[in-house]
Amino acid sequence: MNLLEMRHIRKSFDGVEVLKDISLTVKEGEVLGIIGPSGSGKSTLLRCATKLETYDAGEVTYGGSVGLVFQNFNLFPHFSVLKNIMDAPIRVQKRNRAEVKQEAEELLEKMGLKDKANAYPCQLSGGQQQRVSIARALAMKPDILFFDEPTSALDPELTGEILKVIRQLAQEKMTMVIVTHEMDFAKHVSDHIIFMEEGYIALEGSPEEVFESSNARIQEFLGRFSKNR
Ligand SMILES: Nc1ncnc2c1ncn2[C@@H]1O[C@H](COP(=O)(O)OP(=O)(O)OP(=O)(O)O)[C@@H](O)[C@H]1O
Repeated sequence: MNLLEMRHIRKSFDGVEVLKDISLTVKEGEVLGIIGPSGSGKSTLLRCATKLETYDAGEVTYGGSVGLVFQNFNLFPHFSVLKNIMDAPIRVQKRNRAEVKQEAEELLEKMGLKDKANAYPCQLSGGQQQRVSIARALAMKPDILFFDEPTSALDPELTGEILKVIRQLAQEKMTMVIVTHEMDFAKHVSDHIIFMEEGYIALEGSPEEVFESSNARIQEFLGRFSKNR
């Protein structure tokens, strides 16, 4: 079953087309990795896919409910960790408080944050905050989870803990779409990779097909990438 379908999506900002006829599908249980140079349209693609951004043409359809994890965590600063996780399932989904609390505690345990339930976001490291925001997204029981550069606001030593959590979700067959600059991670976690360039899908396929492609543009990108690290 397709959980996401984008058909012929176009998006311009101030007359400049940054998404040029993008079509893709994500099947249940699949992880789609989106890579490409800065400014190629990856975040805009994700924002259109999640309808945070309007698009000028085309169609986006879902086969289920959608969850989001942002670059900058976006936690409520005045809510405890537990309340951050419980708020939407109770207020938006109108679910039973005791049941939601139990699930939130289980999610915190899974994220290695059991002892942080009553802490406030400002008392946590960036990596811990990002794990809370993943728990918060999962508490809504999404069918598909979108990540927009989930580690790019983190110090390198905190990146690994987030990538590990996402890898675990992939093993559990969570359907995910991940925009990332972490090439090794993209290669290992994704079932399918899209390489974006100037608003186009320049190349797509399995991780092997994309990373080992003789396509000069992807090799130039990957080479530039490893030099910058
Ligand atoms: N709200 C906006 N208003 C005007 N231009 C925008 C807006 N959002 C994005 N753009 C432009 O659209 C293009 C694609 O941006 P986008 O953020 O999608 O790229 P990206 O591939 O995610 O880049 P990065 O890897 O640096 O995050 C860029 O030229 C950017 O300047």
